[in-house]
Amino acid sequence: MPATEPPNRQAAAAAAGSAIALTDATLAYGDRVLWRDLDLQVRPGEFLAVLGPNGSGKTSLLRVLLGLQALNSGTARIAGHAVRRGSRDIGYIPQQKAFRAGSPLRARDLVGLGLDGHRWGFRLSGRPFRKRVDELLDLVGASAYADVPVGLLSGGEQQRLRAAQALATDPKVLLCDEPLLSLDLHHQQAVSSLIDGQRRRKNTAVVFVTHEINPIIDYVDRVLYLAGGQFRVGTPEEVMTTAVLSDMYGTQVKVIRNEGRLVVVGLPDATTHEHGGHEDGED
Ligand SMILES: Nc1ncnc2c1ncn2[C@@H]1O[C@H](COP(=O)(O)OP(=O)(O)OP(=O)(O)O)[C@@H](O)[C@H]1O
Repeated sequence: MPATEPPNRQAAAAAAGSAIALTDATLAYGDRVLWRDLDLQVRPGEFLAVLGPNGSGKTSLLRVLLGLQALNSGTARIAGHAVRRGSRDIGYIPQQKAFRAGSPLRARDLVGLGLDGHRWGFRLSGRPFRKRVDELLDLVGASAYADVPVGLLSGGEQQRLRAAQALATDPKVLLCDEPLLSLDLHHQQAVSSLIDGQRRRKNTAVVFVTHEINPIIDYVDRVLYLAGGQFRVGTPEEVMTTAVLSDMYGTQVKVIRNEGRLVVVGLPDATTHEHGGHEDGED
């Protein structure tokens, strides 16, 4: 056996046990390259946060993993298989959109769709189906409004149902697109600790797109930061630094750690993102 394996063999070996494996992945719309030659392996049970400014390609990354968006080059695999639509290996919490006020769908119907909405695989019916829906409603603390039409529920209540729906098949990979948006602090904590509990109990790999890392900083293993057509992958301490982010944005930004919070100031689009951190002082 050679002392050092060729890079493609190393990549193949790393990809083999991964829940998610992107290899040399490039995504562009016309001339606009969102990311190029992205190599990323996410382990079973790992919690990956995806950060970056508006339009940097975070949702597009999820669409690639969902089999809804083709790469320009490279490969994307979930649990060892090429990505495809409708995979039972994936649970997906989409960006929040309120349900129509007049929707006749009840909370339990929405959760049930997570069990029988897939085109392939086994289906539960009758009593086992109802039992599993009840378990899922209980898991997200939604039993009290199980029979209420979803259009009458608050944004936070609806979001908990989406989480239950996404977890219905105990997926190997959970993709979350800003699942905390418009939730109050209490429900942010409830939904993020629910997701953390799932990956610990079931070894689910989590990809969590967010603008705000503070509510999940205790759970995050690694960050994928997308900006200016570039990407960085590493622990929050490795990626969320003045040097790394200034380099990515091509302008001086500052990462300030203060009382356990991490604030990024001077971003080009004049937004200020707050991110969680561990120590005081500029980094
Ligand atoms: N099908 C498409 N065709 C052309 N351009 C697209 C398509 N889908 C997305 N885009 C563009 O690609 C860029 C990245 O979009 P994407 O939704 O992935 O960004 P994002 O990082 O999730 O942004 P946000 O934080 O605003 O949600 C945007 O400028 C968007 O307009």
